[in-house]
Amino acid sequence: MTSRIADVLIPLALDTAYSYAVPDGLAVEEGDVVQVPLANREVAGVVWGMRDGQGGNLKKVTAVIEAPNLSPKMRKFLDWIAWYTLAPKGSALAMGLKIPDPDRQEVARVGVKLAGPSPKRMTPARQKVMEVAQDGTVRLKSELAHAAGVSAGVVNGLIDEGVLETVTLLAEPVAEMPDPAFGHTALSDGQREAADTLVAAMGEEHAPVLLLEGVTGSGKTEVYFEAVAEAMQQGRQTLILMPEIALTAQFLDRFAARFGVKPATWHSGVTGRKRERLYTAIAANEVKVVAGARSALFLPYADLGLIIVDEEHETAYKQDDGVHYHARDMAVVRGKIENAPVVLASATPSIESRVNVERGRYRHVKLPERFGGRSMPQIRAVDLRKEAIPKGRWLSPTLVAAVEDTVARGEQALLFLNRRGYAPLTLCRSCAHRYECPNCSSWLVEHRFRRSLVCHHCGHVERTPHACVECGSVDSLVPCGPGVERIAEEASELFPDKRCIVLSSDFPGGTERLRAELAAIAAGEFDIVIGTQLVAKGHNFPLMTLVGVLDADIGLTSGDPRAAERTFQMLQQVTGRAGRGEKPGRALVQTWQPDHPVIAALISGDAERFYEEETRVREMAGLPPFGRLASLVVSAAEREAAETHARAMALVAEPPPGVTVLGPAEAPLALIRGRYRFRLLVKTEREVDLQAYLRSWMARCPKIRGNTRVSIDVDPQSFL
Ligand SMILES: Nc1ncnc2c1ncn2[C@@H]1O[C@H](COP(=O)(O)OP(=O)(O)OP(=O)(O)O)[C@@H](O)[C@H]1O
Ligand SMILES: [Zn+2]
Repeated sequence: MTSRIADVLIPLALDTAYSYAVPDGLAVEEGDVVQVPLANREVAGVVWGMRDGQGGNLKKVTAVIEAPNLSPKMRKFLDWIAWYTLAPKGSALAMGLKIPDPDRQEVARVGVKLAGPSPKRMTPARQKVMEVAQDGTVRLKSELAHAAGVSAGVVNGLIDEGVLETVTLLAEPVAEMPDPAFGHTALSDGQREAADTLVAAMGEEHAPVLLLEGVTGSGKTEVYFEAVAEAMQQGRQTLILMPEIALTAQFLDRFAARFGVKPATWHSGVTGRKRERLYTAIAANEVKVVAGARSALFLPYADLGLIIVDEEHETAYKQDDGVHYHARDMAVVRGKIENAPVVLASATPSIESRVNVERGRYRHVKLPERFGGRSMPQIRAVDLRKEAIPKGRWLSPTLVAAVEDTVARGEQALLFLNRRGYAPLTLCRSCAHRYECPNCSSWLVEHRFRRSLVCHHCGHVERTPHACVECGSVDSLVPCGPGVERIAEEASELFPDKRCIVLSSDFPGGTERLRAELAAIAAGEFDIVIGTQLVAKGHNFPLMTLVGVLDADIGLTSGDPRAAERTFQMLQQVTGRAGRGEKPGRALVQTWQPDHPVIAALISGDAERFYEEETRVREMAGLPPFGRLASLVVSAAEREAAETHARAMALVAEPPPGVTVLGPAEAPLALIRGRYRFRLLVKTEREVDLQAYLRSWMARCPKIRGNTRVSIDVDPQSFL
């Protein structure tokens, strides 16, 4: 007898859907979330396909779970990601599925209002509550107490007496409806033209990808807001991807100024019931705009009409564990599947996106000038070969003089060094012992505020010892090299009466405080800001007129094929923080190699020249986007196991023409979290079906044993 069969994909690291019979009378459709037996438990999964067949021996679907159905487009997207990244399909699904927790109770919000009778006994505190409550409105208990300036106990007493009555309030809306006509920004001519191009693209039959390239401070946000307004008018949803959504308070305020309310935000800090409700509301098309981190790409939008990828060049878009995907590239895929235009915005686009423009795949929209006629900062190199810096100091006399000048005028200076902590290496003056992480092949970084030595790879922390752990000498430890904390120390010695702040991602107090401090900087509450890349991008500090880059050469020597591009982008972004307000800005870049192409291009302000040269270098070397790369990391708790397996894999690599397999070689970070690592790198010509090759190779590889792991990374961004 034939019956209905559901092929159910389970959000675990499984590559195939499992078949279950559908009991008579149970209505099941493709995309439904269902409960099914798996081994000895019940799990949730998604119906990936329905068919008729012999279901006699199959286990049965237990129930349909009340959760948003995953649309065919969404399922296609997840299939595509699994195919492209070689991740198990179930792992891709796990990124796109939230199953409501039936045990989670909606926390009822209780409001209070005046019930009628006056209190039997009047006190000054009660008097204040009565005065506020007099207007008859319903307020949260806490709001009423706060407004009256009394404790919650006073309000409770009045409720007990029947003077106030309680009212159960509806749950807070997940997100309020933005209004496309709320506020109007008068755009400059250049902005208007760019905005019109974006808006026009929204009506096309085949939604295009557009690269919105505008110099720092050109007002890209205001431009793409016009496309967002158009999507709203069409009743369709917009996704705005941002690299550091938790820190974008300024962005949310600008959105609110334009559309009346803040957009819904989605990131790891949105948790629990709120996360579930948002997920459901997005599936029901009740939320029109989501601003989110890369995970927001996997939400079940009912009608996605536009995707913006802000700061599209950012490395934060690459996820480097679990499913290795690049959110910018996957956004383009999702846009194609949904037929939604994708806008990639950046002052310093990736070479990949620029080449896609050259190949005619993406459209180019440019904003060559800063908004409001403001000029780009003047950038000058400080040649460290010629200018001596006193021992134990890191600021050149030129930079010190410039800071002095700037702060004397009441303007702000930013000192940029992309290194957290106090010193990247600590050694013992007596025995030369270097403090290294016990779990990783890396030095421990001294964090002086925390009085600790910290591993930046695994998070290992130990207290900075008083006596050397190796030889026992007391007070013999020497910090080598600077981190931002050390620069802050120098700045406060040089400018004792100026207000300094040091900011990095490990700032004590977490995101909330960091946000508050960024706002304080924008409001001019500090004179000198010392920071890592965290302060380098996206922010608008109107009073900042000087940016000092302490060590421009830092990233240039890594073995990463994108080292030059990354450094150029970073330096453009950070120097772009200067002069965004009324007053013009300048930047001083300390370097040992002022003639290096990256530094020279930065100083000359000729970004085009840099892009041309770097693109040519990539093309000659057959590197992305002119060739394709995949990296494989074999790791194990024993070094030998990792190496043996990596070698065995290389033996059966059998690369066809157009494919080269390099390695295995010990990874630059040979040990992370107690696991030894070996790397293989696959390099192919652009036309090669990289995924097909990788799959056939994996099928030939020996079975993985013990705790050995192989992790595949298509389009790797990290080579450590
Ligand atoms: N049409 C406009 N009217 C008023 N102010 C504007 C307008 N366009 C941009 N601005 C202001 O100009 C500043 C720079 O804009 P914005 O932050 O969008 O630049 P950006 O292109 O994103 O720069 P970056 O890439 O450096 O982050 C902001 O303070 C913004 O509010
Ligand atoms: Zn470590």
